[in-house]
Amino acid sequence: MSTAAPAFSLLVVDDEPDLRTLYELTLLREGYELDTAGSVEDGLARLKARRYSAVITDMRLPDGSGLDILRWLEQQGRQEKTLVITAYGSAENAVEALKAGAYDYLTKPVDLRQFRMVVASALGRMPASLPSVVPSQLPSEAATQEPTLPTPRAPAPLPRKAAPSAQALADTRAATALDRLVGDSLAMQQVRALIEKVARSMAPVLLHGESGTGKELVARAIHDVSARSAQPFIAVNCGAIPEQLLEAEFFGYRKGAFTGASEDREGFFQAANGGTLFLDEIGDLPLAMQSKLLRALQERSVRPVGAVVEAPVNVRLLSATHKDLALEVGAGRFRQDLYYRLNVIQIRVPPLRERIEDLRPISERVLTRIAQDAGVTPVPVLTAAALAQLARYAFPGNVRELENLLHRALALSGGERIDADDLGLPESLLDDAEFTPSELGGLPGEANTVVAPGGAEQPLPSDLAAYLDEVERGILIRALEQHRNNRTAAGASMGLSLRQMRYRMARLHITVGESDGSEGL
Ligand SMILES: Nc1ncnc2c1ncn2[C@@H]1O[C@H](COP(=O)(O)OP(=O)(O)OP(=O)(O)O)[C@@H](O)[C@H]1O
Repeated sequence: MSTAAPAFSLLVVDDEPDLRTLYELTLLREGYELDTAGSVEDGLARLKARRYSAVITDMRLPDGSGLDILRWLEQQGRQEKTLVITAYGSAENAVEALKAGAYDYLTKPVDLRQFRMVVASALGRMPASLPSVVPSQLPSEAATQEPTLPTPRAPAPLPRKAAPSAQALADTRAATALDRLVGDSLAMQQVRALIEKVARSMAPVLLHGESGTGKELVARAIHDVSARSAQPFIAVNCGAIPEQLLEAEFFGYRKGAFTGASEDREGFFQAANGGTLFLDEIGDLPLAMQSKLLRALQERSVRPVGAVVEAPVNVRLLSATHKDLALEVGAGRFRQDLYYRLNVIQIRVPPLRERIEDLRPISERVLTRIAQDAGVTPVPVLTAAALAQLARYAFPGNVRELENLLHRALALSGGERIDADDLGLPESLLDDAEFTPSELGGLPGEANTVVAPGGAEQPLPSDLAAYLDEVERGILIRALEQHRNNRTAAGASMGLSLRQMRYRMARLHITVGESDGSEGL
């Protein structure tokens, strides 16, 4: 049987010949095609001559740094995944490398088991699960072994067995994840761009934002866009787990480890192996657990409660908090070293009130979803007046609160449209600010339309006159609100005389409480 041609080509840059040989032997055995270089200059010359699947570079090189190679690749828009090897204990270097776009880093002395794992992971050929006990080989031992002729073999089977269809599936997942994140405000565009960027690496990401802004959705999008999308995404709310159970929940336990442990159980880390672990409300972790988490991240292995040996894990960590973690560090409630590790890249998910133009598209999407879930057809439309009222509310609970509010409004309205009254928002909670339809995510020229979930796909109105009346009613109410119920001023702002204004208000049964003093003119 012939050996499959190597599917992946690698460039290894290191100035120490012994280490180069060690990496070379290890990688050739995995079936990769390989080139080596001993300096930045040498490495760049090779990169200029051809493309590779991945580049593995030492951080410290005689004529510069591994970062020079990373930056060159970034400038050239090259697609090679990069792995950086840093000196032991130099967390700053590792963080710097991840920020510069490295996929992952390894610390010297390099553990060869971890080395193979990280390279495989960078190339998207992570095995679905890892053996729990892997014979470890120290670099020093291996380097002194008789160099035997490497026997190239085919790379381990890829997790995606039926390549085309699995790839198609991965593409669909990616589209779905980002698609669920509705909103085209500048802030959301930036969040989306960051998702695409960070999904390519293993860098830890800290999501920061108020409750209900969509941090978990962003985390899922990062996972779904990443090469790990076919592996598990495990979301954990750190604040919801009793302190005495944290260790067992995170790292698992062995049968008999404590009363009630009647069988072995996996923890979150093992469950997320090969995939992504999302730790929500990380700021709620007690200090003792923070230390254990830090150790697991540094060692890339975990020890279940009651177990003797540690088991390696390959997990991408994403975390989220609504707290100001820097302040928590200052107050001594959060470990600085852990904060430093988690916060390599920060994504701020802004509150809904700061991206008011997203209100309309998000409301449409949410309304469509909850109406479909409830079997309500057709999906009720949100009137312009209702949307204008939503825009005046601060939404302390953000998108989650909007969802709840629309749920309730859907139940209360019972009809084909949801109007301002159905929202149940008391005037005392509303802001004075007014927004134009385009500020609320409408297109210029849509000023007089009723906001309809589904946009252009919405069925035509069955009663055009009633539909247009509704539009007109919403506009007149808004104009009156803007001008403190002064009918003359409200009418004038839209090119209507007081007489025309009164006529329209009477026809549409709009009453306002105050006289503007110009009646009868
Ligand atoms: N941009 C968005 N488009 C559509 N739905 C969204 C958006 N952002 C959030 N949601 C929805 O709002 C709800 C709350 O989002 P999510 O749970 O991600 O928020 P969170 O910031 O993680 O909240 P918490 O901090 O309370 O855990 C979810 O149902 C989510 O699907």
